[in-house]
Formats: sequence, structure tokens, C-alpha cells
Amino acid sequence: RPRHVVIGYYLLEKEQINHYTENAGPAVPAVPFAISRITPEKARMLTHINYSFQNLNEAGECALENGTDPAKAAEVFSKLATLKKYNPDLRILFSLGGWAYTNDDSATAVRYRDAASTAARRRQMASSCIAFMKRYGFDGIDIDWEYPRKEDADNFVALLTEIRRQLNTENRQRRQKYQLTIAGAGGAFNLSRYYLQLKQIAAQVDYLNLMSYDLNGAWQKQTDHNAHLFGDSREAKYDNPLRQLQFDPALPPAELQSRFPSPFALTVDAAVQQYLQAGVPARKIVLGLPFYGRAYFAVGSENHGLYQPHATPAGDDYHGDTTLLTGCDACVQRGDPRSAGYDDIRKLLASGLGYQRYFSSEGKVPWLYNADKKIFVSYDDEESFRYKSKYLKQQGLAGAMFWHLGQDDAEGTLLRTLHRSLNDAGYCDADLDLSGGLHYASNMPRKGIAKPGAACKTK
Ligand SMILES: CC1=[NH+][C@H]2[C@@H](O1)O[C@H](CO)[C@@H](O)[C@@H]2O
Repeated sequence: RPRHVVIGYYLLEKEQINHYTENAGPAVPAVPFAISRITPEKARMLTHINYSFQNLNEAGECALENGTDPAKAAEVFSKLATLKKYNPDLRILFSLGGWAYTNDDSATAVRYRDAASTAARRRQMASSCIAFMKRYGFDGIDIDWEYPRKEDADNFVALLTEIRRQLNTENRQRRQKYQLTIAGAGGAFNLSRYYLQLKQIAAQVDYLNLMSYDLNGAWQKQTDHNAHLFGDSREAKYDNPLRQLQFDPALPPAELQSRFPSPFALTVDAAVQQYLQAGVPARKIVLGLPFYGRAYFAVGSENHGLYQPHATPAGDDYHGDTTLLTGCDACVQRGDPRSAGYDDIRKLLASGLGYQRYFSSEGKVPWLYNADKKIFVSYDDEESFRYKSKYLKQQGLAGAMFWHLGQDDAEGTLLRTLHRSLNDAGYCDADLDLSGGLHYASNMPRKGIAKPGAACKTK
């Protein structure tokens, strides 16, 4: 049985369900990443696959999108369930929400706020989502609401409590228990919305999947890393939004600074320490890793493009030149050059188009800079994943989550790296040094942490 969870999101756009096919014909294009690409070997490296995304309907219930053919949906969902024959420990959950359906400016965020707003609505939503889960053969529910507003936070706890209550009833006569997880904010600004409720949220779920990526992006003035583990003295720092939420106003200044350092760098480590400080058990925290990178354009060559001004269109919808990420053909097809899967980034590196790889010894992440095209790309690869795996083991966390399965390269390099670094007994990471970079100060003693540099068991 794996010692750490490995939770992969599987993305299938709702438009792709009705015409889902494993073998593309001239008339019908194949979906970008068919379920058959999840080989038996990959299925054995995963403990969970989260099908993304379902949405709430107008009545605040879990249901297929209007227009989705239920028979085709059942076919797709059963293909995912079939993967369990390769790995009896594998669980297939469906993820409800996601950024596009639930962000503050989306058309359907209001459905989540309303569904959580009264006891009756919460009962209705919970029972509809459990019925949906059972009807389509899922093993649990992942709630990916991005994000409850401060005024929704208590209702969010009540909603999770109601889903947990109904699941417990279902689970009484089941050997393998239905699970309930959430995708949780990775940056302190979004996290501050429900930080005071975080401990109560954790009590209702099996796992909290930290979205410890998208920490920086085109919406900021300077280029910075998508998901660096530790901070860099040269990057932008922020006033800590959790400080004014701190529980004990009488906290002496030195204690305040150590628990809520401010200003601070937005890093993966900061997210993890903030969850731990809120009282979330380490064994429920799953560290989110990106299988994609973020590109910036018109970036000066100072510092190889790192922490430099840029001219990258921000905002969810992209209307600019789709060829800006030179060499990324998939970006043109997708219509947005601002993000690229690991498979695309591998191709950029091999393209001879002038991309140079650098590695941050502070942040423990790579980046690309193309001086000729003035392009900066922040991403993750096997090296940064090995550092993040060592860190999560040192912190005693439950394991890793990643977004998303379809962005790995053909060989499944990133999933294989996570499997080896988290669940291969013969794996050794004594060569990795987690010191350096800005660590989010925390006075929380961490139990059961392997001493850094513990020698590896020789074969
Ligand atoms: C699990 C999860 N939900 C969000 C988040 O990861 O980041 C993805 C990439 O930004 C985004 O597309 C998705 O909707």
C-alpha cells in the first residue's frame, strides 16, 4: 500500500464528453488526453484520480451540464473506473467546481454561495452530489470552490459538515469508505477568506489538496515563479494578510512576527506552514504540484528574465497573438500562449529556438529564458519535484496532488518522478539540500521529521 497519496486531476472539457472517442476518425477529433493514455503502469502510480470538473446546476445540485449525453458521460466515467482493475487501491473522485465555474467573476459562483446558504439548501446539494457520485460509480467527492468569500466561510464549513454527515451514513455498510476532499487555496490572499475556519474545514475532509501553484503570474508587475518552494530576497514581498486574522491579539510582537512573518514571499513553503499553523493535521495536507508552466513576454534579459517587468496580457480570456510562445504549437491550438504543459516545455527546450534553462538555488525551481525572443517561462520538472517531495516528507504531509495528468510528457516523466520520490523504498534524496532561500518562519515544532541529510539505505 503506498505510503504517500498521489492525486492526479484528469481534465475533460464538458464539450468533449458527447463526442468522446479513443481513436480519432477523420470526422471526429480525439480528445486531447484520452483515458487510454492512463496506462496500467500509470494507474499503479496513482492513489486517486479526480475527474474535473462537474458544476452545480441552477437548482444547486450536482448534475451533468445541460446538453451532456448521460450515456456518453456514463461511458467516460466507467472508463475511469475500469482503471481500478490495474490498481485496487485507486480511487476515482469527481471534482465539483474548479476556477472557471467558481471564481468570483464566473457566472455560476452564485450557485455555490446559494447552495451553502441554508440548512435545507445544504441538505439538498449534499444528497444530490452523493446520488450523482453513486449513480456514476465514483469513490468520493472533491470540492474545488475558488473561493468562498469571507461571508460564505461559515456556510462552507456547514456544507462540508452536511456532506460528511451524509457520507458517514453511506459509509456505515461499506468496506472502502467514500471520501470527501477539497482543493484549498495556495496563496495567503485567497486563503485569508476562510483561514479562521480552516481547522473546522480540515475536520470534515479526508484530504486538503493545496493548490500551491499559480502563486505568481501575468497579473503581477514582475516575472516570478509559478510555484517555488522557498523565497528569494530579490523577489516581491507582501504584507501578510493572515496577520490581521491572527487569533490572539495579545500576541507579543516577536511571536507575531514568527507566526505571521510580514512582509513575506508567496511560496509553497509559506502555504504549507500557514495550513499547519491553523491547526490542519499534516497527515491531511496534500502538496499540489503543477504539471504546467507560465510564460511571460517582452521580458528584459537582466537576471535572465527573473523578477523583470513584462508585457503579458492578464485576465482569464486571451485575445492576443497565440504564437507568442515561440515553438509551442499546442499553445496555438489551445489559443493561449501564457501557459504550457510540461510536454510542451520539454519540446521548447529541445527546439533549438534559443530557450536556456536556469535553476533557482533559493526557490528550488527551474525557469527558461529566451534572450532572442525575450520570453520567460516558469515551470516545474523532475528536479523541482524531487525537492518538493523531500520537503513534503520532511513535513510529514500526506503526499502530492498535481494539475493535471494530460500535461505530462509521453513517457509520464513527472508522474514517474513523484512515484519514485514518494513511494519507491529504494529511492534516495540525501543529495538534495533544502537549506537556502527564505523559509516562512514558523515556531510550530514538527514531529516525525526525518533529519536532513539522513544517509540513504544502501541497496
Ligand atoms: C485543482 C485545481 N483547480 C484549479 C487549479 O487546480 O489550478 C488550475 C490551473 O490554474 C485551474 O485550471 C483549476 O481550475
